[in-house]
Amino acid sequence: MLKTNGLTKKYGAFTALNALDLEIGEGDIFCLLGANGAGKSTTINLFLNFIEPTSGNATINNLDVNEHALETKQVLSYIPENLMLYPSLTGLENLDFFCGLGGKSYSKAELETLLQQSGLQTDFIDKRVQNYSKGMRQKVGIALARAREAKVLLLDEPTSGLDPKASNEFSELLLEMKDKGVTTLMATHDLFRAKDTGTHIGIMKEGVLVEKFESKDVSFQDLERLYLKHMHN
Ligand SMILES: Nc1ncnc2c1ncn2[C@@H]1O[C@H](COP(=O)(O)OP(=O)(O)OP(=O)(O)O)[C@@H](O)[C@H]1O
Repeated sequence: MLKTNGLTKKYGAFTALNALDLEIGEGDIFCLLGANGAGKSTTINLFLNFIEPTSGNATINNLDVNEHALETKQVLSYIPENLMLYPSLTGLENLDFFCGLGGKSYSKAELETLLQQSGLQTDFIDKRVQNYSKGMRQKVGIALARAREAKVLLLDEPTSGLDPKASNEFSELLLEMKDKGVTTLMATHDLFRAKDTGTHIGIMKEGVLVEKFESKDVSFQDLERLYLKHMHN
């Protein structure tokens, strides 16, 4: 579903991402861990075609994201750490607006259902987004992914700054999407969520994927030990 082949990004002499070979199967949730500057966002931005690789490529459904930018963007939804929504519009109006940008049109009742299914409290649906917590804004992001019938979710630290309850709710939504066959690549600093929610975990260090395993194969303690070992070396 998601694949990279020798994906490399250099800025002058500095290598932000070094020959990444990664394969993420349909319905997998791949969590990328790593210290600040490890190359996690670079990987996601390359999949989004926000930046161009220096060499190698990234593919979605066997389509090169550079060569098939429109087609590959159509199947994905991106949720960054701070989702850009219009603060003076309600959650429902934001969803309606962004669905329209993507060429999708839903009735008010359908938009309400999408927001409710994504865990937004009913009494907030018609409130302005400026009154939303970060967790509520991320739920609008999930509602948009559902509305767009996204097959791929690219998430860049989506739970950073969320309290444990909101973070747990977000994880539940990801697992629901997984059950529908959605494939997820998530950059995170949250080892607990990676172990709890991810099917696969990768650890990046200085642009290199230094570890890759299935989360069922490690205990949380082992994951923490492994992570700290790499961060100290
Ligand atoms: N436009 C740029 N020019 C030069 N260097 C850059 C540029 N964009 C990113 N980098 C560098 O590439 C490296 C990887 O950055 P990246 O944002 O991918 O890290 P990250 O793992 O997502 O970190 P964080 O956890 O802080 O978000 C960093 O050292 C960063 O400074």
